[in-house]
Amino acid sequence: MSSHKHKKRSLSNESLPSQPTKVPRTYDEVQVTESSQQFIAEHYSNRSNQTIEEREASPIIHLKKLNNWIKSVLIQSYTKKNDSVIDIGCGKGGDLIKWDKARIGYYVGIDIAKGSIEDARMRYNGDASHKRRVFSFPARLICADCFTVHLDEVLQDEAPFDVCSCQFAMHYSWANEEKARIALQNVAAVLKPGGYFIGTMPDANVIVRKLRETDGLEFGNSCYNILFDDYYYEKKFLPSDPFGIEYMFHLEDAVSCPEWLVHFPTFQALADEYGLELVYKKNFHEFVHEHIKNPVFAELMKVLGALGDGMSKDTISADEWDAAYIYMAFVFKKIGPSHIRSQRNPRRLAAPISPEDILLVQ
Ligand SMILES: C[S@@+](CC[C@H](N)C(=O)[O-])C[C@H]1O[C@@H](n2cnc3c(N)ncnc32)[C@H](O)[C@@H]1O
Repeated sequence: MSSHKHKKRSLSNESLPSQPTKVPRTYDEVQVTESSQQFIAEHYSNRSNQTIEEREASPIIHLKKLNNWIKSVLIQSYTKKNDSVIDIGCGKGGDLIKWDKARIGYYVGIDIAKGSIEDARMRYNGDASHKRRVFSFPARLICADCFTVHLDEVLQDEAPFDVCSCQFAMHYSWANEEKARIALQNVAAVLKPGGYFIGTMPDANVIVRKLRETDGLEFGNSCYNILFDDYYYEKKFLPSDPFGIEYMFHLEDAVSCPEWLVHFPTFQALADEYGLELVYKKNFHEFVHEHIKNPVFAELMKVLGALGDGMSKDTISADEWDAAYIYMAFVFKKIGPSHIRSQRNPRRLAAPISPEDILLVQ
């Protein structure tokens, strides 16, 4: 067993792999600095776009399709026609088509990674690498750290929104209490009363359970790998100290960067403080079992092909399904008088976004 370190440690941006390669074997192989957040921004910014052929050849293609199905189900379940939507940690705009199918009225996408925001801009406008699609809703893109900047000040002309979505990104705010608070305060501040906050993130319960089942501080399979620092050699996590619990996460062909455990009871308690009431929370496995019973979502699953088309053997692998188990979906509702209406942005028309239209908040 490794020696006990006395301080929680944070990973460096220098010695971490810039491409999704194998995670360092031990924490001693990475230098300790406070720049994890910057590393995350650069990591996502530098991720290149895949061609359709490359995407289909991905070892986690069915997991990606399953994730898309889960996000689609959440979006379709909690969005109404003409809703205005804010997408926190929107990445490359991978959910734009899902929002279009939900026939939303307005979209604001925000991400810390400049490169991803530029990709989202191109995807919205339609370019050679993305099939030309004319989105029916007007959109705005912003490059900002959503866990440091107060978004209600940036979005005075657009808030409140009907729906706030944060897909696979909220856990990056759990690096410390201040960021976690700003993240949830932001969500509450930009949502109208009655509006929904929908999201997906790693399921800390499952991760801790798997850590305790393993001999060392590292576990995973052919799709993913999780590595905790020696500091956690006792595998004890105190609810009284729920922030900054960092681990290295590697998802084959997708991500290799530090992440933080989100202690859900604390997440719920903080959300509650900011007027966000828990509506729903489920691990991805349960989510699939529950929603696949709905014929509309079952049909969508067939179309997306995450579990195959029912005819061929082309289906999710055991390792991909096990990787899905480390995630969860959640829904909160903003409480308060529901007569406050979201802005409909009546003067805005769907139009291409130019590089100058992107707001850079520093
Ligand atoms: C796993 S990706 C998910 C992207 C997209 N939501 C999706 O579902 O495909 C996580 C995203 O969170 C973004 N992110 C991380 N920290 C952030 C922060 N402080 N502010 C805004 N975005 C952040 C990353 O740049 C990245 O695009």
